[in-house]
Amino acid sequence: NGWGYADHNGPEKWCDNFPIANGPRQSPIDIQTSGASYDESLKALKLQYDPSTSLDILNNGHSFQVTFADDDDSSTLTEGPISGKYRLKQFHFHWGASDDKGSEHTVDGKCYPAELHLVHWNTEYPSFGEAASKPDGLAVVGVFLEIGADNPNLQKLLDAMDAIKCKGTQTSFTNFDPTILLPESLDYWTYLGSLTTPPLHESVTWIVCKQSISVSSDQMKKFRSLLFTADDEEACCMVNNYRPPQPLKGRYASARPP
Ligand SMILES: NS(=O)(=O)c1ncc[nH]1
Ligand SMILES: [Zn+2]
Repeated sequence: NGWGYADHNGPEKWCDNFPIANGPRQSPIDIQTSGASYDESLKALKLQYDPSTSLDILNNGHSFQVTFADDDDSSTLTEGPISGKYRLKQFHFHWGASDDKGSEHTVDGKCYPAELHLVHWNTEYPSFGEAASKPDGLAVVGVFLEIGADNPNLQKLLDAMDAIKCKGTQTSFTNFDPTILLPESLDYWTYLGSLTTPPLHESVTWIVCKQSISVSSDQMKKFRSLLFTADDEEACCMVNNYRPPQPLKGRYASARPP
């Protein structure tokens, strides 16, 4: 059976089918702010998204994701720690069964209740699939969600969830601008890592925003109403769909000087 987040198929078992799980540049990591170094060569992030590229929202049995048309350079990530141009492919979230856990990256050991990932691929390569296995193939922007006031910018996503409760369901999700999900400051930490889900390719330049966005406890309950399971299976709530921090193996995050 496929990989998941349960005891029988979760992160501690992924190395059985994906030995790279014990590789030298696995993600996520605990970002140790004292160990982070300033890198003068780092530029400010440049995110240019066109809402007309958003296509649909789907429950893939691991998370829910909004997918984008990536057949031209309408929605791109440039500058920041990367060279060249990366196209937005999809964004998705990871979250916990309770507000005290759920993020993948941690900051000096602090977990957040959820983490947003905006996945981009290097246009140096012909497609996401080709790029996904190259060392400079992907760039993922991570944003922490912190419990606070209701976040109105999440509302469209929350309202769509009733239509994608079960694994394998999807619905149209057009004219959505992911920029509204970003924090006001795009200051970031960056390091070289991997996909945090199988196949765990070591192809990701991680760009983790220092500032979080808010989500209310009630809004988090809506995330937890999704199911890992299809409508013909015994229902299992989609919660704790996060991989814990992996060994640094000599890596450290870097940041733009203040
Ligand atoms: N969670 S992640 O952003 O590393 C990812 N994106 C696609 C597959 N896994
Ligand atoms: Zn992710």
